[in-house]
Amino acid sequence: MTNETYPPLPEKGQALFLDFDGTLAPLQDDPDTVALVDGAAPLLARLADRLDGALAVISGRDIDDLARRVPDTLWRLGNHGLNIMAPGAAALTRTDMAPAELRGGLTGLSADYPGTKVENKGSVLALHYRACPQHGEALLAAARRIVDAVEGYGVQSGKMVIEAKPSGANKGLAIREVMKQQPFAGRVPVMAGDDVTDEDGFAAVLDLGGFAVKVGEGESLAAYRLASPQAVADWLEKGIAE
Ligand SMILES: O=P(O)(O)OC[C@H]1O[C@H](O[C@H]2O[C@H](CO)[C@@H](O)[C@H](O)[C@H]2O)[C@H](O)[C@@H](O)[C@@H]1O
Repeated sequence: MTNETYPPLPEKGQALFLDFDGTLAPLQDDPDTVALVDGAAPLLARLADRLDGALAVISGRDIDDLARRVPDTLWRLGNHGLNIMAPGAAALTRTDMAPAELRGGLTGLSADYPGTKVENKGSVLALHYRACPQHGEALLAAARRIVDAVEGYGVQSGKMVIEAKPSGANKGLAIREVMKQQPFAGRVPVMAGDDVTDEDGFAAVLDLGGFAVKVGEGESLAAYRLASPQAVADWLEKGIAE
């Protein structure tokens, strides 16, 4: 990693959008065991204070799942931005469900490929294949056939995961939405993320005059890079120290 790609430090006047898995928390084989890097919870809370509250964790995770893993003093945007939880808000009573044909189709597909697992996030479904990466291509092709037959749904590829999500579940749309409200409005948006779903968010922050930080390897719209969740935490810490 060269110095040229090290991002400018977070500072007052910005609005920070931070992805969770792979950005604030190291990836794990089991999504249930994932946690913020050590020390990140108080760090995020202090940084949010410094930004007058304009800090959101934005994730593909179910909103209640995300809310269990990050401080409740932060904005939390779950299900790829479909659900928005303001600071202090408690768990949602959610009744949303993906269409039955989608649930049945992906559950059936998972049964054909031992090692895969369907994560049910209400309207969004994730088919995990971290335990059998050799089947990724076949699973993607089969999942596309199932998802493309359901109106209003599309496939979102990610790290060892294939998700079926409604068209409104898009990190870019969510960022545009919250940037219209306080405490975000009028600030320079900055986003850090590691996966394909974050590219929608990157496109939005760039369009709104901000900048994006890609975590790890891979093609990206982002002009800046950090190597790992620990490097992200160090960058945020430096921003507070400034
Ligand atoms: O937007 P994110 O916060 O990055 O969430 C994206 C997905 O993260 C989770 O899956 C990913 O992380 C798991 C835990 O490290 C890993 O096992 C899996 O292979 C990754 O795809 C989460 O389970 C999904 O619901 C999120 O959409």
